[in-house]
Amino acid sequence: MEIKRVVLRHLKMDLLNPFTTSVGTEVDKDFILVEIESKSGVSGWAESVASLTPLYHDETVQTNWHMMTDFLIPLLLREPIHHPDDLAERFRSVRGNVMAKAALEGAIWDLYARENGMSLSKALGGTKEKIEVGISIGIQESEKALLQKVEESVEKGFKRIKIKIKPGWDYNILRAIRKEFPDVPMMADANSAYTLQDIDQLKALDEFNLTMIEQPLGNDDIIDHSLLQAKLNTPICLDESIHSAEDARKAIHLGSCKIINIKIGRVGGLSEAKKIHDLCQQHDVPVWCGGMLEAGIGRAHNVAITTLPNFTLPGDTAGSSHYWSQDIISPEVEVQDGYIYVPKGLGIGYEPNLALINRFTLNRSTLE
Ligand SMILES: O=C(O)CCC(=O)c1ccccc1C(=O)O
Ligand SMILES: [Mg+2]
Repeated sequence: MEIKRVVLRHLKMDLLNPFTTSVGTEVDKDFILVEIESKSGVSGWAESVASLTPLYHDETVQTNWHMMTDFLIPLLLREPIHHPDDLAERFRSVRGNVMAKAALEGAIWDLYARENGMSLSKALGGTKEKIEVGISIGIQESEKALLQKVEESVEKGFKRIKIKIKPGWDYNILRAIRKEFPDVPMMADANSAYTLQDIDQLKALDEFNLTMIEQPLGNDDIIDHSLLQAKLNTPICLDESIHSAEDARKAIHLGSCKIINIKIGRVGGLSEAKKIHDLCQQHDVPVWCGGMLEAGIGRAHNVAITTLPNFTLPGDTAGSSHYWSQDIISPEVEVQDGYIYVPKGLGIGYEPNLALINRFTLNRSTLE
């Protein structure tokens, strides 16, 4: 692939509902949309999952814009690209900045699939025709409001519910949910809100038969998680701590988790996501696809990676209408009875809606 130009767009979209976790509340979403056009006139698309503030992860929209413009895009434009897997080597001189790298690499993957006449799922080696979908339910104003959300989610057919927790919004609310919904597959996500001092509170959650507890301890920790996992019956799933296949290898070796949440942006792209998937498969560690409140293009990438066979647990990949009044792709991502049917068209299989993209664009830059 010979790259003609890269277009960066900074978009802002209003979320239908505010989303609250142990680290803060989001009411809208700023993100960078990447379009990479080849000399043959085909465009590949991807979103960066870096947000305006470094609450979940240290990169932001502004740091991504800078790293892409000043370092990563010049490396992309330097010479033709044979395969998306080659980008890790191309970007090696830039440390970290996984979300910036993932967004560029994702657009190259979409372009690669389109130029080779196949879907992104197929290009990645995906095997599933439909994927199972769960829902992530943020911290609510009251237990009553939470139970209402859970009920709606169960009625809509989501394959599991994920409940955001933090100290003081944990045991009681999970107990209330279990009382009304004794059998619904349920997990909890703490976004690093606890420490090893809280071991008794975390151990108490074992009684709720959670499919997993996600990232209870430090956002960069794998040592304390291994100590905690030895004490809990509930499987630990790591999210924030895993940025690469090497991180996953070490976490599995230490027994820090029994499940891994793969987010394409957090691990530096689809090629690295595939590596983590393969490594986990060899070690009988199930994986699932996390979410970052993506708009349609990022969501389509999540759908594609989830078609790999070791994504055996439902992902945080609810449909477009759960987040947006109008999404930037057509058709929108739709969930039917807890499943998304994987599109068979070229690349991500959903077409970017340029009129809407333009409406949500605050700033735009073309590099060639
Ligand atoms: O996209 C979704 O619906 C999942 C939302 C979610 O849980 C989340 C959203 C933003 C940042 C971190 C997380 C997380 O998984 O921890
Ligand atoms: Mg998480």
